[in-house]
Parts: sequence; C-alpha cells; structure tokens
Amino acid sequence: MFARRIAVVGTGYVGLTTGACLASLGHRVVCADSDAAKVARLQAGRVTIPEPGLPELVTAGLAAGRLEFVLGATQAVGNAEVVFLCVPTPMGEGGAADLRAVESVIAEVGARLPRGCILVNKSTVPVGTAAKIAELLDRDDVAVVSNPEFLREGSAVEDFLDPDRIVVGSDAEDAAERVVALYTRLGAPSVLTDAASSELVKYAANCFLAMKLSYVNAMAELCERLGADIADVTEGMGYDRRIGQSFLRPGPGWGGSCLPKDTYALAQVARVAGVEFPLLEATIDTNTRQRQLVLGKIRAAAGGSLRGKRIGMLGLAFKAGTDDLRDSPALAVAELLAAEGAELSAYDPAISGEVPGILTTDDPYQAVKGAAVIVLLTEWPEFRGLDWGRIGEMAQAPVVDTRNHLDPDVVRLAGLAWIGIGR
Ligand SMILES: NC(=O)C1=CN([C@@H]2O[C@H](COP(=O)(O)OP(=O)(O)OC[C@H]3O[C@@H](n4cnc5c(N)ncnc54)[C@H](O)[C@@H]3O)[C@@H](O)[C@H]2O)C=CC1
Ligand SMILES: O=C(O)[C@H]1O[C@H](OP(=O)(O)OP(=O)(O)OC[C@H]2O[C@@H](n3ccc(=O)[nH]c3=O)[C@H](O)[C@@H]2O)[C@H](O)[C@@H](O)[C@@H]1O
Repeated sequence: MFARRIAVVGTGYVGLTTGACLASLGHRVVCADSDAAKVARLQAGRVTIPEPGLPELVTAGLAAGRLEFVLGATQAVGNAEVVFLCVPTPMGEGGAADLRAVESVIAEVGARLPRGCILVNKSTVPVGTAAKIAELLDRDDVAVVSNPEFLREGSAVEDFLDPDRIVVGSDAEDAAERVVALYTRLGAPSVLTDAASSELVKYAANCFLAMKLSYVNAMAELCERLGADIADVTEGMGYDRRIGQSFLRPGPGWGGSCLPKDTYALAQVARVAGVEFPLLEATIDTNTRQRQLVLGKIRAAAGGSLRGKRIGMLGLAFKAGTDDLRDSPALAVAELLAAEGAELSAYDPAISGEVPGILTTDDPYQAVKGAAVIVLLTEWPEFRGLDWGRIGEMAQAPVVDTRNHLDPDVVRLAGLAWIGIGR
C-alpha cells in the first residue's frame, strides 16, 4: 500500500473517525476544524465524542506523527494528495440539505489545493453536489470524488474499519480508483460508479432504513390492536434472510443527526425532480405519528391528563451509546409532554449539561422520584440493571417502556405496571 498525504476538513463524528482510522492504516493525515477549542483539545489528544476506540487511535496517531490537528482548512491542504470534506450538511429550507459549509470550504481552499490533488466529499449531499463542487472549484487539475460514509454513531471506528461496503463515485475514473485503493486493506466490497449514483446511494440507504423502522413501528401499533406481540412478529420476519433481524426494533420513532434530515432532503429532491414518492412521505409521517402515539400512552398512564404531573424520563440521547441529542425522539416526546403541562425530570448516562425545559440529574433514582409516570426513551443497558424494587418504593408510577427494553416481570415484581410498544 502507498501511504498517502491526506487532509480531512471537519473533525466531527465522521471527520475525526476518518482521520484517525486512515492514520491507523498508515497514511499521513492532517485534520482541520474551524472550531479553535476543538482543535486545541484534539492537539492535546482529548476526544470528547464517546466513540469506543477513537481516543486510542488519536493518541496512537499523534504519537506516531501520522496524525496532526490544525485550525482552519487552509492550514491542512497545502501538501495533500487527497482532501476529505467531512463538514455538516444540516436540514435547510424546505427540508433540503444546507450546503453552506461545503461551499465555504471550497471558497477557502479552492485556490490552495495542490495540482493533481483529489477532493473527496464524505458529507451527505444531494445528487449534483460533486458537479457543483467541480464548478465552484473551476480547476482542471483537481478531481472531485464522492465517497459517502455509512458509519453509525456509537460504533464509528468499528464501522469505518469493518465496513459493509465502500462506495466511490466520480466522472474521473482514475481518481476514483485511487480513492478505492485507500481502503484496500479493509477488504470490503467496493462499488465504483459515477458521482450522481454514489451520492444517491447514501440517501437510498438511510431512507430505506428509516422506512424499515416506520414499517415496524406501524406494525407494532397493529400488534397492540390485534393482540399480537411485535417481538415475536419481528423475530419471525427477521429469520427470512431477505429481511434480516437488524433494524427491526420498535421505538419512540427514529431520530439522530442523519435519518431525519436525510429523509426530508430526499423527499425535497424528489419533489424538485417531479417524482412522486408517497412511500418516503409516509415514512416521515409515520415517524411523526409515532411520537404522538407515545405521548398518548404516557397521557393514558397518567390518568388522562398531564397537567402538573411529573414525568420521570430515563434517557435523552437519540439512541444508546451516544451523547448526541440532535433530533432525539426523547426530546421530541419531551416537547409534546411539556406542551400539555407536564413537569419533566430526566437522567441519561451520557448527558450531564442542562437541557432546556427538563430538570436533568446525574442520578436515575432522583429522576424518577415522585413521578406520576416513568418513561424509558433510550435503550441504555444500565436501565435494566437499576434497582427496580427501590424505584417501586420511590414512585408508584406506571412505566412506559418505549423501547421494550426492560424485563416486564422485573418491573411488575416492583409493583409497577409495565407498558411497552406493540405487545
Ligand atoms: N454523524 C454520523 O453518524 C454520520 C454523518 N454523516 C454525514 O457526514 C457529515 C458530517 O457529519 P458529522 O461528522 O456528524 O458532523 P459534526 O457536526 O459532528 O462535525 C462537523 C465538523 O465540521 C466542522 N466544520 C464546519 N465548517 C467547517 C469549516 N469551514 N472548516 C473546518 N471545519 C468545519 C465543525 O466545527 C465540526 O467539528 C454530514 O454531512 C453528515 O450527514 C455521514 C455518515 C454518518
Ligand atoms: O448517515 C448517518 O449519519 C448514519 O445514520 C444512521 O446511523 P445513526 O444515526 O448513528 O443511528 P442508527 O443506529 O441508524 O439509529 C437511528 C435511529 O433509529 C432508531 N432505531 C434503530 C434501530 C432499530 O431497530 N430501532 C430503532 O428505533 C435509533 O434508536 C435511532 O433513533 C445509519 O445507521 C448509518 O449507516 C448512517 O451512516
């Protein structure tokens, strides 16, 4: 393998993981961010996102001199053979992806990219963005390549180093092949295609996952009405190898920094392209509805009204294993509860700071003390291990388990009613 000189712009979940992992594969990586405090922390080897294995890779990379952190993209690109863009593409107007961070990096570094360098976009962007980047760059000597990222938060390093596939797209075939070669050691299948298809693979995958979950959540509601058990239904479905067991757990609705924004962005792309995509619209609507269904369960458990009632929340993050609150279903449910006059207290093992409108505590027992209803919203393993007998003494409250995460018998043994999803 050739060790390449690589620059990574943006040191969030994707950029930092990409930089640290590529350094661990033997490349020489300079990572840039526009956030001075973040760069200073990383230069000191401090990683503040809770990704297993990432601090170790950063420390090893710094010690080996293969990983470096600098402030500002221009400081990183001067000597690079390959430049990765890993900047945010949040939800913008009308649901479309907001590409301002991508555009501003191009404006910053466009003229400074070395001759023959490859610009690889890893941010999730709508079809046509690689072409737009090439146009903004206006450089015949720099190839633009799309290389979407599929890692999940909470297992970012593992997903990066053991991916299901590598997708690379470009109209410059030689550049695309050189990007694929960066990953050869990972032994994953690669899809080498044009830029438009590569950009679309990312949305196609995330939206399919979202659709799978909306389907399961709707099926869970049906199970409740029909007296069936969603756990057995999904197990029975999942043994079919064409369906698979993963991504079949019902919950309070899917959230996080990507599935929500990516479904809205693809829906917007389809509208602009004049393509009707009712399946995608229904996927989104079902998710909005799921939060209302959870609200209804909590309201019913509180006796019909939430006004002045204390709701003890277990979990705030959008899933276990992360401290990310972006588009967290727990926060969406909290907002609905607050709008009906509930008072909210919460414990999440990964969240220590203040969350507007919610009294957060670092003690799960404190969070549920005196609650009218206890609601589990994030599937942290430690919630199973709580002393439910003690909780039963502290709050005579029904437990709404929006993830079917607890052992119902343990909760019932504590004298509390257990209310799950779809069973
Ligand atoms: N979070 C995830 O699990 C995944 C995210 N993605 C996509 O990757 C992209 C990045 O996402 P995250 O890593 O989650 O974002 P993030 O918000 O965690 O990190 C982005 C970083 O870019 C920096 N940044 C912004 N503008 C900059 C500039 N002009 N120069 C230098 N640094 C700049 C920010 O300060 C921040 O540190 C998005 O398009 C997202 O959709 C793709 C796969 C997985
Ligand atoms: O583009 C992205 O950013 C990433 O988005 C998701 O990864 P992530 O946002 O980390 O979270 P997931 O593990 O996919 O979970 C998303 C949501 O679905 C929920 N979920 C997931 C699985 C399940 O069975 N049930 C369920 O309700 C989670 O609780 C969470 O709210 C995709 O899984 C990644 O492949 C993709 O790279």
